[in-house]
Amino acid sequence: MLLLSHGCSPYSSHYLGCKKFPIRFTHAAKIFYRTGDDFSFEKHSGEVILSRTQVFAQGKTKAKQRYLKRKKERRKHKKVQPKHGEGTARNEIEEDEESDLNEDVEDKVDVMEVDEDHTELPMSIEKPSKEPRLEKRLKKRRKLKISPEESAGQSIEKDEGGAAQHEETEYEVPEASAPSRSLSPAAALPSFPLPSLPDAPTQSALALQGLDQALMDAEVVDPSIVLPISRQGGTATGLSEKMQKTLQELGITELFAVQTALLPFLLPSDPWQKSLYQPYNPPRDVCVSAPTGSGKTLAYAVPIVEILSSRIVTRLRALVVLPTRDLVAQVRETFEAISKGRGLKIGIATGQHSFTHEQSHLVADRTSSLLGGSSKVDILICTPGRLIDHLTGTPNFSLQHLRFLVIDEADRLLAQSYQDWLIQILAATRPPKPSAHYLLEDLVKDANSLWEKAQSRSRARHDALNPAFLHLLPYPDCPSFLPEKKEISCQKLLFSATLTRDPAKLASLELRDPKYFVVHRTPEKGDVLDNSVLDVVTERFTFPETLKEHMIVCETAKKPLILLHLIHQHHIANALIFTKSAESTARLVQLFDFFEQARTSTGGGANNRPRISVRAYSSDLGAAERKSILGNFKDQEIEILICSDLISRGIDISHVAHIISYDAPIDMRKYVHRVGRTARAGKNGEAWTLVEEQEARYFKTMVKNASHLEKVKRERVREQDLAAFLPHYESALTQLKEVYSRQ
Ligand SMILES: Nc1ncnc2c1ncn2[C@@H]1O[C@H](COP(=O)(O)OP(=O)(O)OP(=O)(O)O)[C@@H](O)[C@H]1O
Repeated sequence: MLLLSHGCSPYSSHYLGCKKFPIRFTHAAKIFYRTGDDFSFEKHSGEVILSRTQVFAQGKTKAKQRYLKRKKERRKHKKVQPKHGEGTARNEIEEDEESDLNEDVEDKVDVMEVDEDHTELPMSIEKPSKEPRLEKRLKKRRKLKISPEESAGQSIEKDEGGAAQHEETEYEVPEASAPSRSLSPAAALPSFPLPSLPDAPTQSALALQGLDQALMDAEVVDPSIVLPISRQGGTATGLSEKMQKTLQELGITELFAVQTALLPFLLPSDPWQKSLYQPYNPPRDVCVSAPTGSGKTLAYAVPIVEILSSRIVTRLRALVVLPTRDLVAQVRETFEAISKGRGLKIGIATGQHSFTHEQSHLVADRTSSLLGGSSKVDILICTPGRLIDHLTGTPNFSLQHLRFLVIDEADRLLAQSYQDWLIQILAATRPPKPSAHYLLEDLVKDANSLWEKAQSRSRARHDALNPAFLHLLPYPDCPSFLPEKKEISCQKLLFSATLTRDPAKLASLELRDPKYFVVHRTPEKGDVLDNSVLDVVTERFTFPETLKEHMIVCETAKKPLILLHLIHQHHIANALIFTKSAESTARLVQLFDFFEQARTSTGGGANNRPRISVRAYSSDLGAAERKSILGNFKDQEIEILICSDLISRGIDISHVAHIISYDAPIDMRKYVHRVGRTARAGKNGEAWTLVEEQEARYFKTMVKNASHLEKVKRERVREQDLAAFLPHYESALTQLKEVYSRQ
């Protein structure tokens, strides 16, 4: 129930000044109000609009209560003294009226006091003279809506003590609304939910963002799968009898996982799909991610040899691009081994020989202008730089006949932008746009003149052209009404143990409907992620199963001594030791030599091992020297090769049993390729990484991010283990200092 009056309401302090303000009532509310000259009420659909009015709590004011109490007492008193004279009675009445009047005055004073207490408008009906000033202030007040709930809360807060108690009993307040706070204009503003940050996307969701759909749909191959090469039938592998025989002669009796997946794809049973040219049904491009030493070279070399063996005329039909000369030489050996007796001609271009020498080996006719080019080789294996040299500087060197373009160690090569090699190669495989177009009507109208025109266009002798290049011939095109477009038949094959996932780099390859093969370990129990593609894109690479990995955290100053201890303690031979640069390779080799000299001169030192043969292998050496050193190492005449990262990729030396990273690799890809020089083709191998104390945190994090930390066992070297090597080491160090101080 709500009583409207003026002066004592808890709301008066806030709303008294409002010229008009609405109060919304619930259906249960009752309103008692008093009107005066200055008050008016309007009722609109459940709202009462008050003009210059206060809201009062129902019930009597304190002054009124006091007045009524006294009046009651006076009446009681009269009853107790009934025998009074007339005058007395009249006096009593006068006194009573006077008292009433006083009480009224008191009431007004009381009202003013309440208002002053609330530092609000001291509105008094008895003091109309103040009205104009008050009205001005009232106009400034905002028009506000209040609900009965708010009224209730307000009244309780404002009337302290007994008054508050009184209000509580008299005022019908819904219980739920009782705790509402004092209402201020700011509180009446609409409130909005606080902004909150959206949930961060997961790491895997981010990794998969923007990926090529073809990569998402990759075919995942279990690395443990093998397929026997049977000489009977040969349907399972799609290999010809000749190829099966050759492979078996090479000691290859079964196909490795990557080969089992790739061979049927590149050598379909349908003979039409094996043809050299497929202008109306061009083959799909292929991207392969498979661990180091898993047999990727044979996975592309075998199908290339099988398909090209059907050729009649020599044309450059397969181009294999590799990052280093050493790899070119290695892949050439593989091609030569498997193409024996097939009549295929294999060439290389690395810059190892003079340009003219290479030209004479690659192109048959360098004097005539031949639209179809002139090639002496069917398969060319090259580095990108030298390839561009021939593209731009060798007459009749043409890539128009290419059936296969292989980019091995693709991530490394795509990171190189030497002379925009990739753009130039791709442009050379595409036919140029026709310069003129002959219509059928023209042909019918003036066949003779057209023929003369065509004759005059080019007098160049042509060699056989790729079907997609036929418009270059000096004859009019026969208009075709068939919707098909002739496509080039060049199939791109990309390989790496750490294949790039960079969409921009993949886009630059202009892949045609690419098919991805990912040779990836099957998830083990407890693996958080069971997504091979995700593992590839997040650089959780697969390592050879037969590889054991160790790390030794050590002080920088003790690193050379720990290396020497490691080699002698574990009888390490047939090892590659990787350093961070050619310069540190040279220094370490010298220190090693001085140490071995000191050790063997005193009878073998810690063990009786004869002097270890160590050689450096880095870009500081000439090509011929490098070739000779690598040959000696392969022949096991050199036990340990200390090298830069020049041979960290692709090099296949089957007897390498240990890899030592003397300088820890700074990225996971480098680590994968280094350790991948051992444990190849199912053989056992061990990898050791010497990590300086200040690098330990970074290295561990790097390996951990690749979900590989548990595979790398930490080894500890005790001081007493080093003691036996210390005298020889210090002697070697002194000699090394002397050498460097002389330089
Ligand atoms: N099916 C096979 N059976 C036996 N040995 C094989 C087979 N396939 C390949 N190899 C041998 O495995 C070794 C590694 O092969 P390859 O060099 O092709 O590995 P890769 O996958 O290219 O490694 P990387 O990524 O390090 O270049 C080679 O010596 C090769 O002869």
